[in-house]
Amino acid sequence: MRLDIVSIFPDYFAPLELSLLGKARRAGIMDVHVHDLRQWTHDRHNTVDDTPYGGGPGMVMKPEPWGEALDTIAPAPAAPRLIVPTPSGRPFTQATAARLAAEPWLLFACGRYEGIDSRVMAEARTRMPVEEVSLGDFVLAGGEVAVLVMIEAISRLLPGVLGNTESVSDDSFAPGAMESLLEGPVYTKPPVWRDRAVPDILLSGNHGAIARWRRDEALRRTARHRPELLARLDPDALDKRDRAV
Ligand SMILES: CC(C)N1CCN(Cc2ccc(Cn3ccc4ccc(-c5n[nH]c(N)c5C#N)cc43)cc2)CC1
Repeated sequence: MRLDIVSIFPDYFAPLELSLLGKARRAGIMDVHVHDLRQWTHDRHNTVDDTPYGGGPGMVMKPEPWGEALDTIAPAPAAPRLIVPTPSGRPFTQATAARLAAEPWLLFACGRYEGIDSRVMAEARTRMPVEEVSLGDFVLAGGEVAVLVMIEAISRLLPGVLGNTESVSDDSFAPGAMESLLEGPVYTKPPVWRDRAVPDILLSGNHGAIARWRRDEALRRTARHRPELLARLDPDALDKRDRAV
């Protein structure tokens, strides 16, 4: 998978050299290119923003640098999928991550200020798929952190990125009958820590009972933290899961 990222703060993406993402890059699983938007400005101040038409607070990112950046990075007929984080975007979910993990080329546009002139996305749509996405109902100062989150959520789904000791199969929200349940509590050694023992069931070796206990704990946690997710559950799948263990 090729990833291109355009930002006025390219140093935000230094963390992509670390840990699993760094390994994925070195293994050739991901080919990541970070670009400074200001390289497509031509004035002495490298201006990327201006006042909003129609008035209002803040500044808006000018279209010209973005247009030149997209033309340089993805000259027609090349057509990456352009991903634009924005507070007004469609929700970015685990399903979004899974869908984007199947794409060969993603181009992330990191806005700042009050956002990018809307004509940039309109013009890009004439020659590539464009998705405006939001991480949630809170407000960031720009798109960089959102892109880091999205790249981590996407890349961990790529074959070879997660080590053998990690898996995506039991993720919350991963496709499957129990996809809407949150994970229950997890434990590791020691069996007793500060007088707190690991639940006996987990030490029993009874895999059927352990699976049922984990399902019940997941239901309990979901009911407590995200009750709205319980409405999505397929009651039959719950029963099937019971019968399967
Ligand atoms: C008209 C006028 C009164 N409005 C006033 C409030 N403005 C809302 C507004 C506020 C801040 C920003 C800062 N910003 C710039 C680029 C950018 C990308 C992503 C995000 C972002 N925030 N939260 C998420 N979940 C995001 C995602 N994904 C935020 C970004 C952008 C936009 C919109 C304009």
